Amino acid sequence: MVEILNGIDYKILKKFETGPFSGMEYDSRKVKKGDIFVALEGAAFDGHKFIDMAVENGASAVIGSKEIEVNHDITYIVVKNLRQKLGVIASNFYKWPQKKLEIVGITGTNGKTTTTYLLEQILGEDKVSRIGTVEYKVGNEIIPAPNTTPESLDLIKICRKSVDRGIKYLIMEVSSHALEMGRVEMIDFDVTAFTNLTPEHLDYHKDMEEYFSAKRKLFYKTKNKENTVFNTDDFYGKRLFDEFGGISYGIESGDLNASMISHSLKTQEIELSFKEFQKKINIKLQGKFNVYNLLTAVGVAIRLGLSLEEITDRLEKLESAPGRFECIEAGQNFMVVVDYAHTADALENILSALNEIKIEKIITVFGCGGDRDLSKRKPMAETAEKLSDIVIVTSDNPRTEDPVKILDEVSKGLSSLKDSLLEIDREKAIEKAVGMAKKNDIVLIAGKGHEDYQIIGKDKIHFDDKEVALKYIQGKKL
Ligand SMILES: CC(=O)N[C@H]1[C@@H](OP(=O)(O)OP(=O)(O)OC[C@H]2O[C@@H](n3ccc(=O)[nH]c3=O)[C@H](O)[C@@H]2O)O[C@H](CO)[C@@H](O)[C@@H]1O[C@H](C)C(=O)N[C@@H](C)C(=O)N[C@H](CCC(=O)O)C(=O)O
Ligand SMILES: Nc1ncnc2c1ncn2[C@@H]1O[C@H](COP(=O)(O)OP(=O)(O)OP(=O)(O)O)[C@@H](O)[C@H]1O
Ligand SMILES: N[C@H](CCC[C@H](N)C(=O)O)C(=O)O
Ligand SMILES: [Mg+2]
Repeated sequence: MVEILNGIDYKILKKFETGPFSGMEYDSRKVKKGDIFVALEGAAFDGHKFIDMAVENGASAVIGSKEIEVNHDITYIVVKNLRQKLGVIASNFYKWPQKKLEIVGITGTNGKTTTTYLLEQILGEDKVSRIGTVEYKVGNEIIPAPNTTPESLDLIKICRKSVDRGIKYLIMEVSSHALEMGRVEMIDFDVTAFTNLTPEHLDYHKDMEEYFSAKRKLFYKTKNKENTVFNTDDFYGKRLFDEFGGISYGIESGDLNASMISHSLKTQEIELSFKEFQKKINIKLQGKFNVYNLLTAVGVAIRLGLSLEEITDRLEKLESAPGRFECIEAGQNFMVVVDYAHTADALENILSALNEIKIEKIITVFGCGGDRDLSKRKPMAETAEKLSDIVIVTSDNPRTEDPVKILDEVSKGLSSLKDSLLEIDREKAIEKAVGMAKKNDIVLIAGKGHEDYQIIGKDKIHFDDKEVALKYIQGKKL
């Protein structure tokens, strides 16, 4: 057993002959016979309290961080700063699978999920494992995603499965939380990319500079500093490019550049250029922000060694990620778009794109998550009001906060309630928006995208914007 603790300090408090071990788990509820249970001290619970449960479920050894009495015939080993060491222990246990993969990390406030989906399509889906907000895809297996970036142990397990299934690339979103909490500590990235940085998660990071320095850590973890890709139209992206070099991209700037030629309701034409290479391309992705996402994916693909011809041949077919600029169509004469915009900048981007194609009115339904960054509530409302004709403020995962209080704080960003409604029940809000939509209007339902739940208190209740929108669109036609 001690082989898996190679390279770290540990103290054996209890020793029994056990093994071979079947796996490692840090959640007692998931422990199976023959596993090693890792007891972590968390924000809400102390994992040491679950040692009994883990042993009942079949754990044959426990690694913890506290020198405590363990009343079971199992091996118990203590490692200080255990969460930080978990990546090394997991890597030793699973035989360093990350070294056999080409690993791509995407960071930034908005566009990470979309970029991972675009890149996956460019590289070929059967060669890729994809990790992020929507799900973890490992070969053909889909694993639900509790976090955008998984805990180090889960990440190493995904690497192991990917290698065993003959996968070549691992594409992952790297959140600022994960970088701060050391979840990717044991990963050396082959290619990394930065999308943009705008206010978000300022409940967790003290200010923008701290948020930026968390994101910046990713680029120090890139094997070769040349293999970094930065949006230099973004203030923070430019700062990173000045520090790391690599590929710069943008619409206003960048070696890898796109100029916008024209757009219609469903497509846009762009001209892509990189050094001497130039090509006009018609893409099915909508919105200027998606041109940035496309550039991020292209920049990464170049650094992974694909030729520009190979890459550009695939761009016309690319589709966006689920719940991002997703049009809900049931033959109605107005447009309904479900989108994951949950920051002021994302709302600004999706609404600007919709304003470019709008004929009549834009009706926006949105809310702000509970137990999350309070400082984004007012700016989200200001943006929604500025770029919509009618705003309906509603609930979006109130969690343990009072939804009435959240709506009240959001509405502080509205200059008047003349063209706005407050409707706490998200289903009713969507019903109202669809009900008031006339020919050629656009209804934007923002904030939840792919999510198929609403978190109220500690309960997760099934709720899917797409399903609900469809129900009322179809009801309206009858
Ligand atoms: C505040 C925070 O980040 N918490 C993360 C942290 O949980 P924790 O260790 O503090 O959990 P805890 O509930 O106190 O439990 C402590 C330990 O007891 C264990 N336990 C608990 C109960 C039990 O019955 N048995 C048991 O063994 C737990 O498995 C855990 O090991 O470690 C867990 C494993 O990595 C994460 O899933 C969890 O993320 C929570 C769910 C979360 O909401 N995180 C957010 C803030 C987050 O990380 N977000 C980012 C970015 C989002 C984005 O922009 O897209 C992300 O990457 O997702
Ligand atoms: N490049 C971009 N710049 C600005 N806004 C964007 C960009 N790409 C997408 N958006 C907006 O942000 C929303 C979220 O996009 P996406 O899910 O791709 O981002 P993300 O970085 O993965 O977000 P999260 O941190 O929540 O996982 C989209 O629904 C869209 O409204
Ligand atoms: N991953 C982000 C997305 C939030 C999406 C929104 N629906 C909300 O619940 O606030 C977060 O956890 O802050
Ligand atoms: Mg994401």
